Amino acid sequence: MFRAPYVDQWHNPRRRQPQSVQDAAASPAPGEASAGEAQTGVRDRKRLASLLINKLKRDRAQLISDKCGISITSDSPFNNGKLQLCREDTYEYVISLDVKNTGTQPVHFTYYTPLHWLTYLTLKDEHKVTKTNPLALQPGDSYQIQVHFKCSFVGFYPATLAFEFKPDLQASTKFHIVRFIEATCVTALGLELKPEKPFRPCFILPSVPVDLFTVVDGQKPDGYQDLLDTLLNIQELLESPLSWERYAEKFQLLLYLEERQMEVDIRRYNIPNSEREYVPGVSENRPSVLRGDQLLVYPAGERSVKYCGYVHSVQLDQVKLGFSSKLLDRFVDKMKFHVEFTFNRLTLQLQHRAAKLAGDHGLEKVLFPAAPALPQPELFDSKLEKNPEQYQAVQHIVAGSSRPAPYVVFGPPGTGKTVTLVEAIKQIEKTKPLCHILACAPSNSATDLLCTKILDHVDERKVHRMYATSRDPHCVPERLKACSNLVGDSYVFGPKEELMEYKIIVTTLFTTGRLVTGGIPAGHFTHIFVDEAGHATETECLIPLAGLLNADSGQVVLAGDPKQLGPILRSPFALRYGMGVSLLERMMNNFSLYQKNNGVFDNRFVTKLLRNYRSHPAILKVPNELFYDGELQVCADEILRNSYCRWEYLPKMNFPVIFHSVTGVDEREASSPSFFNVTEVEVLMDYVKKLLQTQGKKGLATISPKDIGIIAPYRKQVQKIRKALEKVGKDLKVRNMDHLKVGSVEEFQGQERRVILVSTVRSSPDYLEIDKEFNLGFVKNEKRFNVALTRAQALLIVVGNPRVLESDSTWKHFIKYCRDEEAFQGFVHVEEDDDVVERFANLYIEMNVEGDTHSH
Ligand SMILES: Nc1ncnc2c1ncn2[C@@H]1O[C@H](COP(=O)(O)OP(=O)(O)OP(=O)(O)O)[C@@H](O)[C@H]1O
Repeated sequence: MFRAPYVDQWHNPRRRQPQSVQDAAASPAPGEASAGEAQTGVRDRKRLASLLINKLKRDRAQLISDKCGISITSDSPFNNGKLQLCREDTYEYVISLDVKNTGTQPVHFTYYTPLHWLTYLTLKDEHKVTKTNPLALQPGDSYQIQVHFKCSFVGFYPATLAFEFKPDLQASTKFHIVRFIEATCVTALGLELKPEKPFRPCFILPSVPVDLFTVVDGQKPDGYQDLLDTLLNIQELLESPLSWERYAEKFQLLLYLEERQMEVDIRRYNIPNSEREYVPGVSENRPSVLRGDQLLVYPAGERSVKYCGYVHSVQLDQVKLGFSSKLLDRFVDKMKFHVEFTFNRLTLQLQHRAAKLAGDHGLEKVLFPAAPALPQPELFDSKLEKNPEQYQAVQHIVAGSSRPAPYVVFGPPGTGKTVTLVEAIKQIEKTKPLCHILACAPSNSATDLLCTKILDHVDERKVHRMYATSRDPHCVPERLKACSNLVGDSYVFGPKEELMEYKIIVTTLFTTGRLVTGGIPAGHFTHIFVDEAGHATETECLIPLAGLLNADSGQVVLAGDPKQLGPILRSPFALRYGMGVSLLERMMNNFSLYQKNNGVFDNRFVTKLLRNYRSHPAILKVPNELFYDGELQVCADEILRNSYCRWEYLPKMNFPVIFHSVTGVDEREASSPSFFNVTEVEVLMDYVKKLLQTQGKKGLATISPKDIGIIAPYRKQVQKIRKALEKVGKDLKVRNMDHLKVGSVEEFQGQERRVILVSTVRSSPDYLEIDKEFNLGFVKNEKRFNVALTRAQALLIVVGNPRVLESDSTWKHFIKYCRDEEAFQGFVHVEEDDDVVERFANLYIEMNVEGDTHSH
């Protein structure tokens, strides 16, 4: 299997198949009314619903068609049996349906009903048609039915109506006609955010595309055989525990597998003849296209030259490319191209090199630490610090007690891991004149946070924030520009001598590879700090260690939380055989140095922090129970954490958590596979307005956009929220609206805000499996849930569709908590007809997937 380089390592079909007709037929009959339920209408409706769902799956056209001369119309036209209505700011209205006999024979109208009970819908007709009170429609007769919609919230309200007729009242023969009504209640803002163009998914290429270009392989120099040819027993190596003897070999194999999967994935992204094709996750930046990456294009119909284009900038769905004049000279408008994405091997090469260099630089004692001779204990004065664990950690790091073993600081969110690291960095800088510190984190946002906190007390001339060229210059925070390598619009990399003069260099793990490449000698950095270390693969974490660390004298410090986001991997083999475990986690799992001995941690090597200084207890409760065995202690500043306890829009005073239930729809637009949900944006904006309008009044603290954060799992939703915020900012004349951070969970890891709003987006259960498989979204992803819900200090507002979220046990727990505490707001789903509702939801998706895409 490993020898076929382009085989997708994920065996399972990418997408869960919708429930089949047979499955549906075999499932328990929903027509069984529960005990105590009215025997009349409900039972009939359920029976009819069950029958018609199966028919709709098989032959929708037949069910919506006119029969025996009976037509069902309304003032607004039905399209393919469906009437779509969008009402702005009106939550109550009436549609009149016209049932007409256009045939030559009388027909009896015997029954009509919505196929599942909907609180927002009532049907009325003058004659009160029922099976016991049928109405004869003579040829030419018309009969009116009034459909009343009434709802109190913005949202999406679909209904399926069935009409039953008999040509002969005495005979048993009857026929049905079905109509779909989709009502959307929307604000003016929601209308502006509507899909620009309906979503048109395109086909996915087979994973092994037929390439007409032949590539003739050459003679490799000695020592350049395929990695797999040099390994005798791959399976055995994969299954063996990680050891120092085979350390480089094993990680190189895992990296090789990861790379093969990346190749498969990137090929799925190729665009034949400029027709778009997508892979879920691509628009969420997985796999990513970064500034400086390369793409190959060739004009449609040509089979000779491929032109290489370099990425200059990436917008949501557009990439700006730089090509040679050879292509530009012959370019004409609307020219079609075949596009091939390639991926940048640099990050993999850096990890390969680090794995190899680990041996050359003798990192065994760092990576497989054994208990060293006991260091002299540092004096500990508990009076000096209110938090003895943090204080001790700083002392031990400064003293280098754990050397050559890494020092580990771990603990749940908001327990002060980052500030402990930063404090230690400052102490070292102050007390050790010969020190050089390298401070890093996996993501740019976490690295920026680290740097900002360091600058609070350290002279900015001593600090250098080094960005990679791929970082969009617009994302560099104003505060960090002066001490960064951003000059004008581009990044400058000084000579190594210049870099070696800085006391503290702050950069991402990948970008530390530049320092290795630039020849900074091992041992120059006396201390290497890695924050959010649980989020990086071991080899990513190794990049600054292998090449820059002197294994005997250097001090490594790792901070993170294994319960928050872990390494992101694509290959199932890389995942299964150990690459999903970060260096931090491996240390804690495999070495007694980092484990409890007689119930306590040895604080010369490890500190576990448990006092949460961030959040109100109501915000912490669920993550604390679910992920931290209730060990977290609430220590956040009382004034700050209680600052929203009396907010007039809280459903329950002194409980600053809101779950706002919506019944929206997750949509896509144009050719972008990323999802958004307009109803959720409208609800979010309503809260943002209320927050900004009430700030500083009735005893509330002042708040500005920078104190608020909005977390959403999909890029398109982030984009829609940003657009809506611009409008809200203009309407309310609020300055600095762009300081309100909107981003993915990854961008919020390590961050905190006074108020956090979370948009979960999902309203269709059918996409959840895709999300799970491609590691997207919030649902079915505990770690992402944990990070998102632990960012708020004083107020947490979650907007979502409980019906979808509750399919996941973690979310179910949270929503139940909100219901029990009376913190539940918004649309209340009726719990009746669960089976029918679920089958409708599936049917609805199938119908739309089959090309009957809805657009508002
Ligand atoms: N000893 C302390 N006393 C008061 N406040 C503290 C203390 N330690 C940390 N804090 C505050 O608690 C908040 C969270 O700290 P920090 O960001 O360092 O936590 P973290 O453990 O790194 O969180 P995450 O896991 O989310 O990255 C910050 O506002 C910080 O200033």
